[in-house]
Amino acid sequence: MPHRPTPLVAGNWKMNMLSADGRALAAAVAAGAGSIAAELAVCPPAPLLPVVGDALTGSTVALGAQDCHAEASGAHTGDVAAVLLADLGCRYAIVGHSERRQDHDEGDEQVAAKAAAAAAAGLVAIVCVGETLDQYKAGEGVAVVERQIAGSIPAGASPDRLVIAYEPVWAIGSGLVPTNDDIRAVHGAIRARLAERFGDDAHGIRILYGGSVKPGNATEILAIENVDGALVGGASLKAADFLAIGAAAPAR
Ligand SMILES: O=C[C@H](O)COP(=O)(O)O
Repeated sequence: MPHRPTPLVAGNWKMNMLSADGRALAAAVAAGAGSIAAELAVCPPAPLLPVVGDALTGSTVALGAQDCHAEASGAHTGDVAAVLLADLGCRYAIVGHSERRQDHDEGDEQVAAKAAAAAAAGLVAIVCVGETLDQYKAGEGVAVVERQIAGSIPAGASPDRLVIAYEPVWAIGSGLVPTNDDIRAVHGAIRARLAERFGDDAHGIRILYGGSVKPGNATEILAIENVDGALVGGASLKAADFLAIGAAAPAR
C-alpha cells in the first residue's frame, strides 16, 4: 500500500472579502484548526495576504495565493511575483484556475511557467485542471484533464512542490457535483499520468477535488480513492463550513 499524503483542504476566497472580514475569517479558521488532522490553507486576494498572514500567525493554517507571475520580477504592471508571495509568508500558489484560464486566457504553457516560478520561489504550486460542461457531456473529461496535466506541469518539476486540483468547470459555484465514479476515474487517471512522470513519488502528490464542496458532501468526496483533499471556493468564506470540510478529511 503506497504511503498516502496528509490531505490538504485549501480555501480559495477568490475576489471576496475586505480587510476586516478577511482578518476575522482567518482568525476564526486559525482558532478552529487545532483539532483538524488535515492541513488547512487559505488563499485570500493578494492585497490581503499581509493581513491574513498576520491573523494566521502561530496557527497551523498555511497561507496561499491565487496566482503568480511566471517571471521573478520586471515590468508587469498589476502582477505579483512568486518571490514576493514567498516573502509574505505564502506556502502555496494556485495556478491555472479555470477562472484565470477563462478570464485571462491562460493556457497550459503559461500555467506551467507559473508553476515553475512558484517552485523556484520555494512555493508549492496548486495546478488546477478540469473540463467544461460541453467536454464533460461529450465524454472527453479524462482526455481533457490528461492534456492539461501534460501541458501544465513544468519540465523538471519536483513532486514535493506540486499539488494538483481537479475542478470540473461546470461544478464550480454551481451546486453540481460529478458522481463519485466520475471523480474516481479522473483522479485515477491523474495519478496514473503523475506516476508515468514521477514514478513512486507520484503517490506523495496530493490531488484535490474542487467544485461545490460543502460540509454536506465533503465526507463522501474526501473518501474517494486518490482524493487527497479539496479546493474550496464558496464554502471557504464561512469559517464553520470550511472547518467542517477540513474535519471531514480522513486522518492519515
Ligand atoms: O477554487 C475553488 C473552486 O473554484 C471551487 O469553487 P466552489 O467551491 O465555490 O464551487
